[in-house]
Amino acid sequence: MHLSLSSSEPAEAEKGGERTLALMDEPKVTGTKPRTSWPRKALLILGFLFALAAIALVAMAVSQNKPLPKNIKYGIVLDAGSSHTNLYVYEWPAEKENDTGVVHQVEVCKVEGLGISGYSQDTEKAGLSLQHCMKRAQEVVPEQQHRETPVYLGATAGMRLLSLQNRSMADRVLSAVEKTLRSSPFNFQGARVISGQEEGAYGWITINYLLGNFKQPGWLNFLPHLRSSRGTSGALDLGGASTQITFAPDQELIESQENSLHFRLYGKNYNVYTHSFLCYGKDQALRLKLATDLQSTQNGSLLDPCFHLGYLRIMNISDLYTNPCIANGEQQLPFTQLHLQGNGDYQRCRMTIQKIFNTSYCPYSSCAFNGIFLPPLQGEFGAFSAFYFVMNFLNLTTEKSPVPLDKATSAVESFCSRPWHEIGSSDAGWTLGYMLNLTNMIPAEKPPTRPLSHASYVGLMVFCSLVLVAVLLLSWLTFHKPKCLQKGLI
Ligand SMILES: Nc1ccn([C@@H]2O[C@H](COP(=O)(O)OP(=O)(O)OP(=O)(O)O)[C@@H](O)[C@H]2O)c(=O)n1
Ligand SMILES: [Ca+2]
Repeated sequence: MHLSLSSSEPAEAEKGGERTLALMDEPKVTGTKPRTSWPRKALLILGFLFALAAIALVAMAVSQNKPLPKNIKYGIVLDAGSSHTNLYVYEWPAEKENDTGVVHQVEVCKVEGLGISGYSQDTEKAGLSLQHCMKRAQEVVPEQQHRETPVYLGATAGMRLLSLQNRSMADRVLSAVEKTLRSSPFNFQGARVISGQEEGAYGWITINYLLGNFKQPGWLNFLPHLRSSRGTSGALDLGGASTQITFAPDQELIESQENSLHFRLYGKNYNVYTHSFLCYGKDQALRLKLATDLQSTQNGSLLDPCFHLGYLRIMNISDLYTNPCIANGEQQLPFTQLHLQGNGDYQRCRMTIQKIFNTSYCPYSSCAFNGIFLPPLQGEFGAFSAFYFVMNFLNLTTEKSPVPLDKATSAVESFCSRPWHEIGSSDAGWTLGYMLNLTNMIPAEKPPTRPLSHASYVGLMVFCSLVLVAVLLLSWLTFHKPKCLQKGLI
């Protein structure tokens, strides 16, 4: 059975699961198969295609924007300092290699034992000492990336001093560490003594990279003439055998060439002052002070305000005079041992320590000490290594804002006045900057950027396509009006 409907609306009837659809101007349709007029069919097909296109576009947009599996790269730097060696593993997303602020430290491994220069009498041990941390790096870096992961070793002031003292001994130490690094599955890129200038430069790059100071706000890309002058931070690194100061001074002219660095990073020029004071790291400066004080004792007994009350130590004079920081003088001493006794007095310690800084001459417009050029200080400084260890020890690193100098001074003062028996015994440094430089991850020019992110681009494409399809459909409906519409039937 079927029904014929004579209304202007499409007719629809159901009975016993059968379904009939008929239009007035069409021949009557009988049976179970629906029949539609041609323009209506065209409309349905168009609608179907339109929906299909929309679904395809949305699906494309969604799948395009699905986060890709992370393509991570790794780099390893060993910081062979005078007091100890640290191994750092860094990672960064491969596709953002030249962006700033994308490299993260994922592991630090402290090498047990001495700094490599301390193995000058038993050089094999210098290499062996690194094995444990190299194993650790193999666990951190996925195995399939071992071969492509670069590993660098940079030795600092301890090895600089050993090279000055005995070049071939220093070379033997370097060969020993090289042997260990070459035998690892990583891509060994070299073990060398870096200069004090490099150490200062890489420390400055690290600090400013971590602080995001090389980033320019995105909108400034469109206004290159406004791109500029966001400040940089200076870097202070108090090591065991040398200390570095690096900053961008106000004055253009850096009076001494050896203290002058020029960088072009992300499209901007930087004139930077740096100096590495060899022998003025925490350990060597103390030896220097003891050696200076010894000159004025008769029997090798020292009452030292820089050690806690109750501290006692006996050391061989020959151990004190073991490197070029404390040249000569040993021969003139009529005793072979130093008897050190602390009496914990901050103010007197300050006075005695001044003796190792010679400020009596300066061949430049201004100097630090020992006739070394130092322009007027400029801006804020990030201080790391022993500056950090000491502040951390005094619980002064937990506060958000910088600790005022007088508070730090009084914390040191009160600590120094404590008797010896009462006392129990993150990383910024030059290594990140070194790796950024050696892996060419800081380009001189800002990498070209696209005006839209990938997600915005796809979204915009989908939107424009939908608008285009809608316009086409409307035009088609307007200019090729289907018969049913012309007759006002639908
Ligand atoms: N957690 C730590 C690590 C180190 N130190 C001391 O801080 C000084 C500087 O340490 P570091 O910056 O590691 O010096 P090195 O890199 O070994 O020395 P350099 O850079 O001069 O080669 C050394 O006296 C070291 O004994 C410390 O007090 N606490
Ligand atoms: Ca160091």
